[in-house]
Amino acid sequence: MKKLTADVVVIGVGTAGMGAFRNALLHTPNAYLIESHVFGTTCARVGCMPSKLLIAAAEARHHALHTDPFGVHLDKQSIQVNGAEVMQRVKSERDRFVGFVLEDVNAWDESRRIMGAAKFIDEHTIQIDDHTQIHAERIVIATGSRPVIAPEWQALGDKLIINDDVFSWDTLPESVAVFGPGVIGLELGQALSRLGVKVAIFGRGGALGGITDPVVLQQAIEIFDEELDLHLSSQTEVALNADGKVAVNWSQNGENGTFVADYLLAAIGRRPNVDNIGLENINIERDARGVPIANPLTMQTSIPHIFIAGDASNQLPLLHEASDQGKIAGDNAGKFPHITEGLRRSPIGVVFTNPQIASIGSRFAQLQQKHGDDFANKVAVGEVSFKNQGRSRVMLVNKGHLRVYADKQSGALLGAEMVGPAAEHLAHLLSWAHQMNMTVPQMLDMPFYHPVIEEGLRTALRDVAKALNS
Ligand SMILES: Cc1cc2nc3c(=O)[nH]c(=O)nc-3n(C[C@H](O)[C@H](O)[C@H](O)COP(=O)(O)OP(=O)(O)OC[C@H]3O[C@@H](n4cnc5c(N)ncnc54)[C@H](O)[C@@H]3O)c2cc1C
Ligand SMILES: NC(=O)c1ccc[n+]([C@@H]2O[C@H](COP(=O)([O-])OP(=O)(O)OC[C@H]3O[C@@H](n4cnc5c(N)ncnc54)[C@H](O)[C@@H]3O)[C@@H](O)[C@H]2O)c1
Repeated sequence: MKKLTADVVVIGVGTAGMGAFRNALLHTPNAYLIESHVFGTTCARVGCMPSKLLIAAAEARHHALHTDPFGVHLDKQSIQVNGAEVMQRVKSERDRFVGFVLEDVNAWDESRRIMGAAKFIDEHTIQIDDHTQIHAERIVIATGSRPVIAPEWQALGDKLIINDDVFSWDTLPESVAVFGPGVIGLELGQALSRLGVKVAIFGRGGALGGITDPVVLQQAIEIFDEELDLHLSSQTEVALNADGKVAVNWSQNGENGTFVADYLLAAIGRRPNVDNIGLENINIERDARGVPIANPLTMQTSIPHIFIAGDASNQLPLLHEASDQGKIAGDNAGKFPHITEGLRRSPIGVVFTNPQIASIGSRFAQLQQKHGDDFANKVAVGEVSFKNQGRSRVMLVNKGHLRVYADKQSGALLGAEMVGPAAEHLAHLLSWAHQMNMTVPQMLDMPFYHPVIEEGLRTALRDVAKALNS
């Protein structure tokens, strides 16, 4: 067994781990990076980027099929999807993004990058497979997350797939049963459906796209139900047919049926990779899911020299959060025992469906939980439907609903949830205002051009301003 000593060891070379290593190096050259699988990051290889590439192809077909209302007529038969070409572009563009990540990784001294699965032996010792042990003064856990798999799906063998598998396809399949109408299931399910793949989406408890505001949720269900085969509160049984197809027997509200598909795509959530890194060997404080608890401003765990970042921390499993957390954790691990609080931004989340779903600041459910029966006295709610919003109608994207929450006493923007056109942009405007602690009257003093979708946001803000004055 090779034995090394280090000031800082970073476990996991994803976005968070790379940020942590980069920042630790600002304080000490004696740092190591450990990766058990491949370099390239989840985001670039099998996450954010390839999913957006697949969605872009789906949008191209969707637009081509929906030009008639503008008086522009295309021969629908001539609009063909070449699955092999779709996947070729997804993979080649994806590889380009991965290439940039690999350039960064390769710029680091090779002797500082160790391949293998890392495990805690004790609070200061990390073992990598059975070949290396490192005594580390400080450690950053940045091991990411993996999809949750229901035990009963194991019998499906290679017909059970996860997001990683989708982005290794050479062509598109005929049919996919998507389990989980959350962020991943809805993004990939809609994209595949718009590319002509037969898709059914199965969920639990009526949830959709992570929306917590009941009014926005109802609007979203109506919108997505128009084009997708949604079963949001279904009981399901899954079996592998003799012909190798997946059969999903479902029942919902007294109705039942069978959906037969080439694959079952598991998208029912992701779990942090902290169950297999030897945490049982160290006395670290963990939450109900077994994840080390960390201060979100310093990313320090209950063991002062151990930090955690990215999806592994289970705080906000999003790319920009992984990047910020990695920077904070690496900086603090590098300069420990002097640690400082890093920048945490206002929360923002975007689901890249069409229409998009987004939230900023506090979600409706969080405000409800905080205020309970006092919600109506504490929170003013304003809203807008995009059905008759001028610019949205012009462009025929007039579907959706936005709800804005403000503090009744101070008028400060608290949060928003929405489904609708340009939600990614509206969410950015709102989250910047939220981070600046702006009040609704201050936001209404900002410029709004004409005719733009942001005028819809102004309607919602005026609505909430009325509720503030009442
Ligand atoms: C399909 C999909 C689409 C997404 N789209 C978006 C999006 O549009 N926008 C957005 O903000 N977020 C998106 N996300 C989420 C985003 O990708 C993640 O939040 C982010 O990539 C997490 O980065 P990370 O560094 O924590 O983990 P990762 O990039 O997964 O890195 C963790 C690394 O740790 C390694 N590792 C694990 N265990 C060990 C061990 N014991 N020893 C050594 N190494 C180990 C892993 O192999 C991996 O390389 C998406 C995710 C998915 C799956
Ligand atoms: N655009 C983005 O920013 C983006 C895109 C993809 C992924 N992500 C990140 O990845 C994370 C994981 O995404 P995800 O979609 O896997 O999880 P999710 O938590 O967003 O959604 C999981 C869904 O599965 C449902 N579900 C749970 N158990 C089920 C079961 N047995 N059968 C059917 N449905 C079930 C849940 O009710 C929920 O609707 C997200 O929380 C997000 O942070 C972000």
